[in-house]
Amino acid sequence: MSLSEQLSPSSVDTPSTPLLLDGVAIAGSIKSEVGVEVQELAAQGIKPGLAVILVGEDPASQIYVRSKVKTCGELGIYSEMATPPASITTEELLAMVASLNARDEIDGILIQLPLPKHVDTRRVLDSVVPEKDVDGFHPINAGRLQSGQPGLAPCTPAGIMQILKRSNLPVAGKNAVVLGRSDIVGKPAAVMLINASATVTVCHSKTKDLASFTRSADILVAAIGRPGFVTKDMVKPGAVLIDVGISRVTEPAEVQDFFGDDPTRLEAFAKRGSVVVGDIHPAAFKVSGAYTPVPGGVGALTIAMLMQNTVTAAKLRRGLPAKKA
Ligand SMILES: Nc1nc2c(c(=O)[nH]1)N[C@@H](CN(C=O)c1ccc(C(=O)N[C@@H](CCC(=O)O)C(=O)O)cc1)CN2
Repeated sequence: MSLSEQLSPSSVDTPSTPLLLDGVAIAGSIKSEVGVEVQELAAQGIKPGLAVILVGEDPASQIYVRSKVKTCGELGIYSEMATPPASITTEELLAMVASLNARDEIDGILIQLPLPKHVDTRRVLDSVVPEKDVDGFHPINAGRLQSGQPGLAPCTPAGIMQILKRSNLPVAGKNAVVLGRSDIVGKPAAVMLINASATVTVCHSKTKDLASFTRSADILVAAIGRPGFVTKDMVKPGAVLIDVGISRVTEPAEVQDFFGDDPTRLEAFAKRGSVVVGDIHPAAFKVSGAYTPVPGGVGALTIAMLMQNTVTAAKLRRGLPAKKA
């Protein structure tokens, strides 16, 4: 066993103080590094550009998109936002994407999800040219990720890998279990963990005896969108817990169950009438070796990685070498 493995919280068998993996701080470092890349490009007369399409008026999506546009401004990336109504058709959206595909000053195109039910999401996402697909959702980029070729990788799973890497948590040889098989998080996270030499199991709604898998995980990634689904008894003591879930809880009894021993969160609930929670119950964090909190964990990385992808897209489109992940 190497020294880093011996020191790693994921390899200890007896619980010690869990390490809080601070997504906000890690995202801050990544954004600073992206800012430096933007300045270097500016010296060559290049300004990366991101176009965001936000369909309809979903309040959470509006917050995320505003935050993306604001972060672009902070880092010196050009951004623009289109806000078509929820009644927009698939054909009209395809036309919008086609015009952005054709514009040279746009390096990245992002269609905020979810789209309204009547829209053919897959068709719209696939219409973004792979070179500008800063969400990494296009099948060409999914294939590049799988075959280990340079491309654009989905932001949230890329953020997970940055958290592990920058926290010096070893992945190679570890048992990683991913809960959830979405195209946005679960599947790409599993591929990235395989590429980093973990032994990976993907569990989903049809998995039998799911807890037997989660209990074997040195690294557990929960991305199923079910508040507090992963309980303490489902976790191997000392495991690294990565919580991708973001749910808003409003039921006082549920909040009490989550945060009965956390006066700060209870006060926040009393003030706002809701709290944001993840897929992993806070009691499970206490037996972990390290964990990402919600909020302030993986979510914080999503936008930082989008900024990184926009700069990477700007470089790759111009034949410039891009930073390695
Ligand atoms: N086109 C895309 N659509 C969506 C993506 C995506 O990556 N591409 N991901 C999510 C939403 N999202 C970004 O778009 C996103 C989600 C969460 C956060 C974040 O910072 N979360 C905070 C908590 C926020 C809260 O209090 O509600 C955290 O976890 O600390 C940023 C971006 C779906 N759509």
